[in-house]
Amino acid sequence: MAYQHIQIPAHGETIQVDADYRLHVPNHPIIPFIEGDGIGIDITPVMRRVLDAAVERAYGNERSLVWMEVYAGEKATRVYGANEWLPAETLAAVREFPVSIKGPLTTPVGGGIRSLNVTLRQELDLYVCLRPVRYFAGTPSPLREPQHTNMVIFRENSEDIYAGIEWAAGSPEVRKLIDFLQNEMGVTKIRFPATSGVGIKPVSADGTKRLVRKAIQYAIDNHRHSVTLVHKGNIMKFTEGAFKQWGYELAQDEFGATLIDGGPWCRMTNPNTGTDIIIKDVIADAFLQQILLRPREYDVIATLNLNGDYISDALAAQVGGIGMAPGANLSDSVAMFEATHGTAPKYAGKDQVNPGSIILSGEMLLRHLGWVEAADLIIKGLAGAIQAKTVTYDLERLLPGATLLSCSAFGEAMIAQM
Ligand SMILES: NC(=O)C1=CN([C@@H]2O[C@H](COP(=O)(O)OP(=O)(O)OC[C@H]3O[C@@H](n4cnc5c(N)ncnc54)[C@H](OP(=O)(O)O)[C@@H]3O)[C@@H](O)[C@H]2O)C=CC1
Ligand SMILES: O=C(O)CCC(=O)C(=O)O
Ligand SMILES: [Mg+2]
Repeated sequence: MAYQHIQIPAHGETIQVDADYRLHVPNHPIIPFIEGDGIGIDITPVMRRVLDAAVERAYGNERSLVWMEVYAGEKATRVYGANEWLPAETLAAVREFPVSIKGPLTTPVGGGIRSLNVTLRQELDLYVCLRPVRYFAGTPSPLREPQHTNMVIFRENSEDIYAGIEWAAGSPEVRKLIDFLQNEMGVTKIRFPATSGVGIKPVSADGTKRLVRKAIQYAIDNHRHSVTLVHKGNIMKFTEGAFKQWGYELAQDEFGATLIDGGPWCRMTNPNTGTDIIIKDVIADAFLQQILLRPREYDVIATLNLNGDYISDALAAQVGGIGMAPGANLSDSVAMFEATHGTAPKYAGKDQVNPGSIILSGEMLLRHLGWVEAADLIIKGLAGAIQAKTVTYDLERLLPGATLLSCSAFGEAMIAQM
């Protein structure tokens, strides 16, 4: 397709996805990137430089990533005009070139535009938010034994309270809705009906099952030992409680799991290794204290959208903070990798912050392409820079004897360690 502002690099090739959702990756794939607002300007160029270095070191001239800038957020309004926060051609480009990466995008609190991050996930039906959490030796952590935190979060990314179905207190819409609830649905429990805003939380069997299916398949493919459904089903019975129920049903119906001692926990056999995978569940508040006290008990996590948002920042803190936590948003055909932290506006343009989150998201991208040698070099580079105590401010302030590096210098330190 013809684009208005997006320049398709002449020497790049297109990644194809076949009918079975298998990727066919050429040697010089076009990779769209969104720079991101705030610190996007600092971290995204460093990510590109580090990934390019890893690919070159692994494959010489035989392979390269061919970067193609696409626009969202404040930069889109500068390129396309006021109020063009997410141009239609950005969505078209990340569909046509189906593996991309993005920096963080600003969302105002209270009013203004809705989250562009959430809109991208919804428009592209990126229903899995995959956030692995692992510890790199030497990273300062509030835990005594941070190495035991090794979890992979599958956060449902398309429904829950994030669907954006909400109305402001005092609006004609909310009055109509409250009137309907009170007069036609027999609702008596709205404490202050005249001054309430209302949000709706849709959670479906279809949405739950496609997410839990991916989580269990991940556990099979990666030899993990358990999948935990994290929910608040004691309070929200027909949304979070149903999530738990549908998750267990899927494990039994599609993966042959059987109940342990009458259930609800189940056990299934990994068809690749013959070992057990336990499917279990835990209520979200209890989970948040257990990940601090007994992180070894958790492995793959499948959870709803809001829980997954909280859990991913909490777990990131256990292994060194949100400057280091990577992520991916996935549909069956499109993959968009992203830094999991926000735009940290007070640091924007200062070349100060940790580029680790977006670089590790790039590492996931390389692995997604099957370029494991380059991905391994990224891990080696990051682990080496941390071991050498050459780190950005967020780690330096907690690490006695460390050398403080800028964002870009940290990228160079990683490259030197590859
Ligand atoms: N996926 C996305 O694009 C996301 C976007 N956002 C958006 O970002 C904006 C700002 O959100 P906010 O709540 O301030 O959260 P942020 O994640 O932007 O920042 C909170 C704090 O986290 C630390 N931090 C974040 N990134 C880094 C980094 N790369 N290196 C080191 N430290 C880091 C900083 O802590 P300290 O001050 O202690 O140094 C920072 O002040 C909002 O508009 C929000 O909606 C938020 C989350 C995700
Ligand atoms: O969209 C936003 O502004 C916040 C998103 C977020 O917190 C996340 O993706 O973890
Ligand atoms: Mg978040």
